[in-house]
Amino acid sequence: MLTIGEKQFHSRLFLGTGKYPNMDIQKEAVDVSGTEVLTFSVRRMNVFDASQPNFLEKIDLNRYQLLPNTAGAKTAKEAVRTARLAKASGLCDMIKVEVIGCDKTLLPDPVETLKATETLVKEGFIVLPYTSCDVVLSKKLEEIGAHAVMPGASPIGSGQGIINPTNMRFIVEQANIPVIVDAGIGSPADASLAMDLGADAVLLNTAVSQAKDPVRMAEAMKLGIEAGRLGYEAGRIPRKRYATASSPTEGISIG
Ligand SMILES: CC(=O)[C@@H](O)[C@H](O)COP(=O)(O)O
Repeated sequence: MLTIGEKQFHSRLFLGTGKYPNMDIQKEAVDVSGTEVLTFSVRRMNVFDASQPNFLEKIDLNRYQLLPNTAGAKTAKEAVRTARLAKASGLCDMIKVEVIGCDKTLLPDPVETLKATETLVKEGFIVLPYTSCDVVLSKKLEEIGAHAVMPGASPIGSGQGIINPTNMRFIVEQANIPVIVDAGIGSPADASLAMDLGADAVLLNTAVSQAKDPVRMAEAMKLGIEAGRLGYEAGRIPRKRYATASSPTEGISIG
């Protein structure tokens, strides 16, 4: 069971809702994924005007924990304003802080992410910041009260998988709050590796929504995450420099 703040989840897959070929495929992929947490950009929701198009209209939002994100924010001030808007419109009390510091790489701005997280924690939000894959930054976010950290595997939408597994492992080893690997996951194997490294969950979007068959990929991601978690809990064998025979020969009399 995954616990974030006072909320508990069975599924360790957090799913993004953008870039699906159409809303029917989006709904089916969400269903099949088994996710309990959906993220979406607050800026893409017409939060105060029900007559406007709603890109989540096929999904029964009451069935999910909503995790609006502050995508589009480039400063702490903008992220805080977006989070307050989400809360005021009744979307939720949980927020994914996303403050982009570089237009080309879409990597997060660590200073502004820290500032936004600090403010929103003080205002009573459950705050999940998207961060670079950096152990010191993750610890600082934890110290100021973040409820989970979301280090990026690689740039958003790149599908490169975890480009720095060593740093990711350091973050996991030192965290006392959940670590949710976010962004850049390309395949079920990448998601499985995240869990194998000890992550508590994975947030992904593009790998499913842009797959040739998003619905089957949603299922594959679910299974990859479950397998990775099961393997992590089962305890992998240590890596050894040399071979050890799978059929030991000691005590066997046949020459
Ligand atoms: C939807 C969302 O929150 C993205 O910003 C997130 O970082 C996912 O990234 P991928 O699309 O690379 O999975």
